[in-house]
Amino acid sequence: MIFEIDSVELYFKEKTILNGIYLKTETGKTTSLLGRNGSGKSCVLNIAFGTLIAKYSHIRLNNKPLKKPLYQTQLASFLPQYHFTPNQVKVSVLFKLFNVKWKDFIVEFPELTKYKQYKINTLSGGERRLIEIYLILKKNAKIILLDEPFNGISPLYIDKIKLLIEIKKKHKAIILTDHRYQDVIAISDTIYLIKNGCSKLINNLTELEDYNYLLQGSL
Ligand SMILES: Nc1ncnc2c1ncn2[C@@H]1O[C@H](COP(=O)(O)OP(=O)(O)OP(=O)(O)O)[C@@H](O)[C@H]1O
Repeated sequence: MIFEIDSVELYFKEKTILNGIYLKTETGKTTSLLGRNGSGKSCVLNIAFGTLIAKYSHIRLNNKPLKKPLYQTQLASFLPQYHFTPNQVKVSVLFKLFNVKWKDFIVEFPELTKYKQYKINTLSGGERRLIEIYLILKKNAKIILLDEPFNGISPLYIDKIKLLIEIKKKHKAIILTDHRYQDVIAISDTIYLIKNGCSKLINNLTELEDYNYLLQGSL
């Protein structure tokens, strides 16, 4: 599966947000989007998924134009920036809804065993986020979009999520964005930086400093 998004133009009222975005991912690859706060990363993911309509955007799957929103195809699953699980639903019910095995989860995260019958909104924000990321990564989807998967997650769990992404990408095409650039760099096959509404393919990591995304000497 090859996924491409191209020629994106997005405006909010008179303000230009995006005006030259291209990015590509494919099965076996993690493609990442970096950029400062407000540069438009979440907008790109939402446009890709079909939950935000841009003035222009072209999406291709396996080199063919996609004529309907990606979310209608059942091919993709999307971790939005904020909690997507309904407050009152029990953890066990969420696993059933996503057709994901609880027993596999507690092998990876035994500390969360006690939460099986809890309502999701009674967990801490990070624990809830961890379950949401796990469900999205384990869901039977060929394209995975992850908006800030590491946000609010403790270091040990971040390492486990990174490992899970590496395992899952063998059969999935992944696009992710996060501010933890070192973690992002560690698991990315391709990186784009969004700057001034345009995506720039990063061929050499020092370009992240040259484009003033990172301070000189950060790498
Ligand atoms: N519904 C909206 N109406 C007006 N402006 C919006 C709307 N959604 C996003 N924006 C603006 O679009 C720009 C890009 O927002 P976006 O959330 O995509 O940035 P981001 O790169 O994901 O930022 P962050 O890293 O802080 O999450 C911002 O300037 C934001 O204020």
